[in-house]
Amino acid sequence: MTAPDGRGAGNDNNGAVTSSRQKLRTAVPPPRRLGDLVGPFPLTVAGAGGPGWADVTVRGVRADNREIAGGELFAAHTGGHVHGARFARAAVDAGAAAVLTDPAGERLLAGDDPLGVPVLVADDVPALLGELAATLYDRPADRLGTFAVTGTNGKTTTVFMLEHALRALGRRTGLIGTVELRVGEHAVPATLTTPQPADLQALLATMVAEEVDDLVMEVSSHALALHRVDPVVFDVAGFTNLTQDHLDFHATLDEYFDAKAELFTPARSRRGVVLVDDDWGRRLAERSATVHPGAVVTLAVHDGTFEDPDWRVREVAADGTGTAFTLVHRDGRTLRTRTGLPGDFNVANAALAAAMVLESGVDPATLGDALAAAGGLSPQVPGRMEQLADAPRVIVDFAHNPGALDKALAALRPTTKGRLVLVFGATGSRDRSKRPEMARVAVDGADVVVVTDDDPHDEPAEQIRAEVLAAARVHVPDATVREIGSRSEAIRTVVLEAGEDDTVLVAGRGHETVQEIAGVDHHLDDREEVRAALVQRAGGHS
Ligand SMILES: CC(=O)N[C@H]1[C@@H](OP(=O)(O)OP(=O)(O)OC[C@H]2O[C@@H](n3ccc(=O)[nH]c3=O)[C@H](O)[C@@H]2O)O[C@H](CO)[C@@H](O)[C@@H]1O[C@H](C)C(=O)N[C@@H](C)C(=O)N[C@H](CCC(=O)O)C(=O)O
Ligand SMILES: Nc1ncnc2c1ncn2[C@@H]1O[C@H](COP(=O)(O)OP(=O)(O)OP(=O)(O)O)[C@@H](O)[C@H]1O
Repeated sequence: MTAPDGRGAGNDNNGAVTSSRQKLRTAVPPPRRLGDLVGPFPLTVAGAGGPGWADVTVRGVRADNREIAGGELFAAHTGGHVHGARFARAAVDAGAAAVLTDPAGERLLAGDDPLGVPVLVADDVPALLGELAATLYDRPADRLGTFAVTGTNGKTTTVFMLEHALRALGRRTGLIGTVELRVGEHAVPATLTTPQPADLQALLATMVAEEVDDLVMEVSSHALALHRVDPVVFDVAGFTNLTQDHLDFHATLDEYFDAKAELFTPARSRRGVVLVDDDWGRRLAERSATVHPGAVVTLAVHDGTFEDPDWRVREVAADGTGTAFTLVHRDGRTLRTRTGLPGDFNVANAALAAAMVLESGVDPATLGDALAAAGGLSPQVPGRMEQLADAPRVIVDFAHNPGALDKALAALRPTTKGRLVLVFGATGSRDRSKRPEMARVAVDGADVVVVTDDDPHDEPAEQIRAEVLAAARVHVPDATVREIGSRSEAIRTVVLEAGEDDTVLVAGRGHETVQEIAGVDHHLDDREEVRAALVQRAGGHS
């Protein structure tokens, strides 16, 4: 698993191998006079502004010159690596009709030849960008049903389940998350879990233009802390769980929690559903009772985790590779449904998705009938417990931290008749403290462990593997642990050797298609490797 900061789940594509800048068609918003923006927004015009600057019109806004299609306002603000003003000339050459920047950007531009378009200045561009973009794209979120999910694990799965349920109800959906951006049937790879403000509003405008009914999206804690979803007020927000992660961005777990809790305030959501099976969920429920009284309901999957929850899960029963369950509300409403995805954590994800749809006003009988006809809450979530064969059963999963790996192995053990075989590695140049813990989880949870490469980044791959192997062998000296450095070779070897009753879990990268080794991106998709190995196993040649 990898991302530039090692935490964010965004794809690492930098265009070196496959372009992640595939685009969805962008709706062209109505023109807006620059003069009409000054006043409602704290903007001034740089220099004299040029004759008639106030009558110059812009259509939408983008903060990346590579997204300019023509006629937009280019928002040039400072970043972690570079000031966007460096790209103002390129943006104007691509057709930007005006530029918005801050005083630092104004100074940078003063040193160059005039851009030939009006330049507006604001003290803090990121602070107003969301509201400004919503205005320029005609407030698209107001014309969509809007569902948002936050939490450490389960966001992607829950959002895909939400989409599956809404489509089963005949709704046309738009999806935004780590894996992809999808409008109706068109999908492109995502680079961020939650897009930047201008990109988000442009995408929502495209959804409105494509007659989408409902938006479902992941909202990361980074996004909430960085005001990426301003000024959207979501119809229903959902909270999965919170475990240690992203402490390189949020200084403490409390800060991480506070960022996520933002989603459950009147400024961000009309209603909320909080899973209360962990301490942070219970803390969020308690906080919401005062911050957003009557708007946030609780959902308990397990008994005894919360006193008198609004929704609870009952009558849980194995159902094929997944689970059937009944959602019961204190007011008597019930919904009997299932998920085909394995693991108790997917019961939590499915119950949360179903409760969010019910809290949006859908009648349980209507949802129950729709889901019964759609196989339950059983989307194929790219790279999340994605099953590619059933004898041997071969699964590709995104689990890339000890908690998720433990849950993925535990989910597969009960339905594994033969050996449970795990292929995994650890990400390089990132959080090394996870390695020994993942090694221990691996040898405890699997019968055979093959240690291979994940994304070494700038760290020597054999060194990463050596650390994982050492921890595994210390923890269980006689465990069956092998080392195969090449991930392709490791996957091929294991698939060819597996018995019909075995389960093979290839964990850590899920949907990702780029492996970075010493700064060079290589195309590597675990699912493609598994399929090629299965062809070879069946006697074909791959
Ligand atoms: C910390 C963070 O959020 N960084 C994001 C930020 O990068 P940055 O501030 O360094 O921007 P920069 O590269 O200095 O560029 C400055 C400005 O110049 C513009 N620019 C830049 C280059 C260019 O050619 N043209 C151009 O116009 C940029 O659009 C930007 O406005 O703006 C970039 C452009 O939009 C993002 O790609 C980048 O996300 C990086 C890839 C990232 O890894 N973000 C992670 C931390 C993240 O946001 N993760 C969360 C959480 C995931 C999870 O929960 O697991 C997520 O929502 O994805
Ligand atoms: N509710 C959950 N609780 C704990 N672990 C989960 C849960 N749902 C999924 N997982 C595990 O965590 C991994 C990541 O799940 P998923 O991608 O759905 O959520 P996420 O990590 O929040 O989303 P993102 O991919 O945007 O980071 C899965 O591959 C699975 O192993």
